[in-house]
Amino acid sequence: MTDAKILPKLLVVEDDPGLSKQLRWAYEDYEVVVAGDRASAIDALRFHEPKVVTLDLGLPPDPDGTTEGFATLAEILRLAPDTKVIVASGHGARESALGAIAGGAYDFYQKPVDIDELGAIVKRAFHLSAIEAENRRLQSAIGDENRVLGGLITAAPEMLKVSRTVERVASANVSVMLLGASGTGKELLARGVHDASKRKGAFVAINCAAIPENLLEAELFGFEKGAFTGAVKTTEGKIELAEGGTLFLDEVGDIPLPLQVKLLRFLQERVIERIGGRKAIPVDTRIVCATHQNLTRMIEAQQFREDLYYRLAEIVVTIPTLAERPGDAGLLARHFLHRFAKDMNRPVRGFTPDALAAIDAWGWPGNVRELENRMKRAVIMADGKLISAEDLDLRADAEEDGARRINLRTVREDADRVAIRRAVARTEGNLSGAAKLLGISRPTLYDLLKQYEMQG
Ligand SMILES: Nc1ncnc2c1ncn2[C@@H]1O[C@H](COP(=O)(O)OP(=O)(O)OP(=O)(O)O)[C@@H](O)[C@H]1O
Repeated sequence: MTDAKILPKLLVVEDDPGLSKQLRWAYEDYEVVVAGDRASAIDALRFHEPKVVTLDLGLPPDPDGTTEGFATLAEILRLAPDTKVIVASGHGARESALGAIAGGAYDFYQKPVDIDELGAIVKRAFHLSAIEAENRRLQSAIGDENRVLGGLITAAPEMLKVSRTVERVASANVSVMLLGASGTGKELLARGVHDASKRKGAFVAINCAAIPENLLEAELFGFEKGAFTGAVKTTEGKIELAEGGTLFLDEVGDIPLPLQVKLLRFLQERVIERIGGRKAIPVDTRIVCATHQNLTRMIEAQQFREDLYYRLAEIVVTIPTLAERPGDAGLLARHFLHRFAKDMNRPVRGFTPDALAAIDAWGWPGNVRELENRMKRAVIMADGKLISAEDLDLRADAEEDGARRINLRTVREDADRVAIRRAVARTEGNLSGAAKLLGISRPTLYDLLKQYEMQG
């Protein structure tokens, strides 16, 4: 086995043998391929598919002019339009360099060559090329294969698992409890349950935390005319409105205790009584609920009824945060970009490198809702075709974090930390058990804990 690195290829088109020899060995980060004229440049382009090319405009048979150089540039861009071509501008030939840029070249450098300066331009070109490739990849990734349960967009295995569970339980008439932080997509998944259930009635959502306690009962159960001052006509509650369909009870932990009793009765007997009403009305409503609260703790503190919990939580689905779904932030950012650009008729098409790095590095405490809001703002704020980190109002140092995360060693270390934290949590701090889960020996786990300055 060899551990030689596969280096990105840089094509140097230069007819001066001394200079091409010098450039061949100037950059240790690239495999430099040289060509001395148009034909060999095109051959090399086809064979090596370099992402970046440096091109001397003065090529034979017109070494003192620029015609051959321009023809080569045009041919390169015709064959491989994404190639970043950096043209050399001879002394006093700035005009032609600018002409080349107008013709699609990426940048130019001044002759005589300064190896470091050219190196910096080449490096930037490779970086941009990688970002554009990533943009294209993301773009093509938002096909139907990333849409699950109708509207949900994800490519993260953790989330695909969630949606598969939801699909599976949708047709069974069981109550589903969705647990997840704010903005993780609980309501969207609740809709997914409803859509996949093929129930004919409506999907009705109610946010129990947003409605004052004294009004919540009327909202849920409805009231008869004259039941209280202001009850001018008989009104159906949300449970009735969702007859034959699904009622999504968001923030179910916020339902006050007396109303919990009434809700429990409905779940046990499948009948409701409107406020001020005397008859029991049978209702076929499926309940999906969600909360970001810790209901187990609320049960211990006697703030939530245990019997109601078990009625509501026949199936519990835990939704990972956006930070726990690698790759989803970029994918969703691209989705929102297209949606908002279209809705607002803005010419925004992609992201600058710093924006992509910032999206990757940001922790997204507000999850998908935060991303959606930042993207809406950015589409409005962006000056040109690309959204920058500033448009997203993300910290400038996020770029550094992003660069850090691309470094293989730190990515591995971060992954190690996450796996160790999970294993230790799952085994409730039992390090032998955690080591077994991780497939390593206990001393190795101790070493890693020490190395990463983590507590067992
Ligand atoms: N995977 C996803 N694909 C596309 N859009 C999503 C996704 N997840 C969430 N969204 C969008 O993000 C926003 C927030 O999602 P949603 O309201 O479902 O979150 P939530 O967990 O119910 O939030 P809260 O707990 O604050 O009520 C919505 O506009 C939703 O359409």
